[in-house]
This record gives sequence, structure tokens and C-alpha cells, in this order.
Amino acid sequence: MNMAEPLIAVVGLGKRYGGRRVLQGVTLSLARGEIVGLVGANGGGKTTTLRMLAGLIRADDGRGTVLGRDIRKGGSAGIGYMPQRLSLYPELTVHENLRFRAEIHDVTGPRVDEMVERLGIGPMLDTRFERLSGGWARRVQFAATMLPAPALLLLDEPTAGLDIVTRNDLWRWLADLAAAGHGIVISTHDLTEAERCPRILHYADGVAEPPTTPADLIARSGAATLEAAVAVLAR
Ligand SMILES: Nc1ncnc2c1ncn2[C@@H]1O[C@H](COP(=O)(O)OP(=O)(O)OP(=O)(O)O)[C@@H](O)[C@H]1O
Repeated sequence: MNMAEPLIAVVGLGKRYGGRRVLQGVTLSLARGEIVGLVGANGGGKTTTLRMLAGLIRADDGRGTVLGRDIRKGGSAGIGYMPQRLSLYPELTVHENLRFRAEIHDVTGPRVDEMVERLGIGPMLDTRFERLSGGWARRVQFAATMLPAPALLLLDEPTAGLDIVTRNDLWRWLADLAAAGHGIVISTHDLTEAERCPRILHYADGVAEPPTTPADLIARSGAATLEAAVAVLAR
């Protein structure tokens, strides 16, 4: 795809399950180097949005492209999707999991070592994945997602359960990745965290509002913080 083309350019994406419309109105353009946050109440449609963008489920409404591919056709090449539920092999060690991931993505050379070094997971390499604490498990999952150096990162609550140090580390990595030209879409219930996103999509009652800034959402709600704004708008 052309380097100047947006990584995501979608209009009016929606999803229905069994005739019930669970999500509508996802309109988003994401350029290289941008971070967009998805915020809103439980069940609003953030995970559904990420799954549609990742090509895991088909949108029922709307149109557009992700990494230059028609969203209706799907495809996952170049996309790093990190689901909420951890998806590595519990009985394999961290190192075995990362090597296996590298193999299935045809990642060769020192990339595994680089990610281990970068994310500081060296001390955990020989630990079985199932024995890791929640924070370490998320770190390893993030490393696994980053192995193929995807142009587009779709992260579903990657900081849930992380302590403040790891959370700050992760945001530093995200800022570095954005500076290096990756595009990032991240859902979170931590609204101080969402304030780090230059743009956000706010979900209310199964509708994604047009992209806005944290400051705009705060101003529109009359609240003092993003956290209070989302609470006000959820009522
Ligand atoms: N496979 C499915 N079948 C039927 N309904 C579904 C399915 N997946 C999601 N939904 C419904 O779609 C709506 C949006 O769910 P989704 O998980 O996208 O919300 P969310 O914003 O990610 O929520 P949370 O903040 O709790 O993670 C919910 O009403 C949910 O019940």
C-alpha cells in the first residue's frame, strides 16, 4: 500500500447479531503515527470494533479499507491484534511461546531477542506462561503481538490489571511505536490513560460517535475530567 494512504479509512461500520444491532456508526481515519483511544461503557462495542478492523468478524454495515484492503474482504496481514483474553500456550514457557509465534509469522533473525530485551522479559523466559502474574502475562502477550512488527496495532484493554510502572512502560512503547510510524487503536477503561490519546472514539448505547479529542468530550459534557465526562454521557 501507498505510504501516504491511511492505515484505516472506514465509514459507518456496524454489526448485528441474530438480527439485533449491537453497533453502528464506526467512522475512523487513522494515519501512520497516530494513536486513537476507544472509550465508553461496558458492552458499547469497542471489542466488536477492534475485531471488525482486525478482520476477525465481518461488518454488516459500512465500508472502507484497513491497510488498503476492503474491510468486507477481511485479511490480517500487517495487523497486530491483542485480544482481551490472553492467547498464548499455558503449558509452554515464555521463550517457547515467543519462538513459536515467530515461526508461524516467518519472523527470523534476532527479533525475539530484541523484543525480550525491549520489554524486559528476560528473567521470565523459562517460566511457563500459565505461571506468570497477570502483568507479566500481558507484557509477554504484547511482545508476541509485536514480533512481526505490524504496521497497525489493535489493542483491546492491554493495560487492564497492569501496575503503574508497567502501564507507564507500555505507554512509552506505544509512543515510540507511533513515532516510528505505526498506527495504534487502543481500548481502555482507564480514562486518565485515554487522555494520552490525541483522538478518541466514544461509544454510547451501541453507537460510536465521530472521532473527537478528550478536551472536546470534556467540554461537551460540562464535566471537569474525561472520567467524569464519560460518566455523565453514559447517563
Ligand atoms: N458473538 C456475539 N453474539 C451476540 N452478541 C454479541 C457478540 N459479541 C458481542 N456481542 C454484543 O455486542 C455488544 C458490544 O460488545 P463489545 O464486547 O464489543 O463491547 P465492549 O465495548 O468491548 O465492552 P467491554 O467494555 O465490556 O469490553 C454487547 O451488547 C455484546 O453483548
